[in-house]
Amino acid sequence: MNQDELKRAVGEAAVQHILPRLEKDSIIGVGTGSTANCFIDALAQHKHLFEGAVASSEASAQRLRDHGIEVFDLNQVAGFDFYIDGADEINNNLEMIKGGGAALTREKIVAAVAREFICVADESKLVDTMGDFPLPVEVIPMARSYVARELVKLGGDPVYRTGVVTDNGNHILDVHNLRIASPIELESKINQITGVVTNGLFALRPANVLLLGTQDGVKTISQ
Ligand SMILES: O=C[C@H](O)[C@H](O)[C@H](O)COP(=O)(O)O
Repeated sequence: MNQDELKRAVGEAAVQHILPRLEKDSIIGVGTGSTANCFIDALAQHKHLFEGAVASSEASAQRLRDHGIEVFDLNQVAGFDFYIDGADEINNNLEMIKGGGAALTREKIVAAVAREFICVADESKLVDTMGDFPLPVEVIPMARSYVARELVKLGGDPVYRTGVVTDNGNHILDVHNLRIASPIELESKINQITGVVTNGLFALRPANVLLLGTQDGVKTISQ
């Protein structure tokens, strides 16, 4: 199977994972990116079984609506069981780097509300140590250069993602050359830099379940 087929397989597996626990009034937290899109497309066939979704980006909200799935504002919703999203890297503790599509802040917010985070990824995303994928950091525009200098002090090489404005109106710095030995510590440290909205490490709130697309089928890895 090629990478697109693996993504479709995990998207379908995520639907099968949540299907038995869906109720008429269920709201589903939905992530962003090409793998999350496969989940959205697979979910659409079952839209009569649940109430609607909360999306982590304008792009996902539009895709959900295009399928006729109602999208709720997060402030309208008290809580929900599942958040399904992809990752740019994930390790064996189910800690992740996310934000390759610049949606990291809303993803972190929606994930925080969900009781279970189900990560959907093809096997190329599983790593022993994170950091080969440049770590995205969302910054308030006027703080960009200051934050970049602080990130250099932490040992990284930040690169401004030119031309990208997040759904929140902010900028992204991609931090290269980090070897992330202590993800929880680094996540906290970067978030303490004034001007940082959040960074793409999901270690304080890792996934609960990883559905990993491999050539031997979809493997389920739980914490
Ligand atoms: O901002 C984007 C998200 O964090 C995505 O979940 C991540 O980049 C993975 O995307 P994809 O499934 O397209 O590889």
